[in-house]
Amino acid sequence: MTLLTVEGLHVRSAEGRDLVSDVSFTLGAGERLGLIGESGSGKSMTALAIMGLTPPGMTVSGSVVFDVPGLDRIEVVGAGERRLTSLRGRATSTVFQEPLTALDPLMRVGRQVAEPLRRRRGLRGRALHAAVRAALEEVRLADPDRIARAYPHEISGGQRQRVAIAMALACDPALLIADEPTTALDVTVQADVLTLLDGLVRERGMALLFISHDLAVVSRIAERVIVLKNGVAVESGSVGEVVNAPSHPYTRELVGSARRLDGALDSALDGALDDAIDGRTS
Ligand SMILES: Nc1ncnc2c1ncn2[C@@H]1O[C@H](COP(=O)(O)OP(=O)(O)OP(=O)(O)O)[C@@H](O)[C@H]1O
Repeated sequence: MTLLTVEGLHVRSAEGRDLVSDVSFTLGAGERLGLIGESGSGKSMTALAIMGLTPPGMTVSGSVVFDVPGLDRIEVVGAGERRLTSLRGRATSTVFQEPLTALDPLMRVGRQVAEPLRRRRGLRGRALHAAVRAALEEVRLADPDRIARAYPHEISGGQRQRVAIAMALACDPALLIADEPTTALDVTVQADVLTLLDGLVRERGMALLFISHDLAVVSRIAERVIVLKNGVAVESGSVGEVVNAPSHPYTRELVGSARRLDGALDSALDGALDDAIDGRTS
């Protein structure tokens, strides 16, 4: 069943520059798609357009349709803010590169995790308290009570990203968009957070749109990839196909640099590219 259909998506800046050109793909329930490309290739802009969050002044055309069971079908392009608000949280939610952007520095972590649970699930009192604890436990945070009482600056970067993931999952989204969720973390923490995300997406049967400049990371978590260059999808296919037989010179470059980088990655990530090459990553 198709959850998201993106057709001929185009994003143009206020100055008339094409930032995303004619990008099309579909994402089914439980599918994991990677969007890969170098900095400035249009990955984040594609994700923002899918959520109806492109900066003011930009022109978006084409079609982005969410068809989530239990929710009204919604065309994001041209939709009003009220329709878009109903989309966010339940149909889709996002984890960004820098968890501090999702967290209020002046509010204790527990209250922040409680907010979407209160708003969307209507939980109060003890039920809300238990749900916050369960949400923090689900992202494998040891000592959830201490984390709940802490302010964001009192916990580590990896813990903050786990909290941001807990908040993104609070409304049980059908599609999780993860925009470079591990890039700001050091390598061992990166591997842990990636393993966590991978597990949660599988357990919940969520679809995942995973954005990264790093092919080794994408091949660990995604089944299919789209390669973006200057806002254009230059290649797409299964991870195995794209890594084994890249047809576009730009993809060949990405594969080459991923191989070089692979040696520098933590051992937990080391095998990812090899797995993809061997076809072990479906
Ligand atoms: N607010 C904005 N106004 C005008 N142009 C923008 C704006 N934000 C981003 N851009 C431009 O849009 C293009 C695509 O940017 P985007 O952030 O989607 O790239 P990206 O692939 O996600 O890169 P990164 O990995 O660095 O985030 C870039 O050329 C960028 O300069």
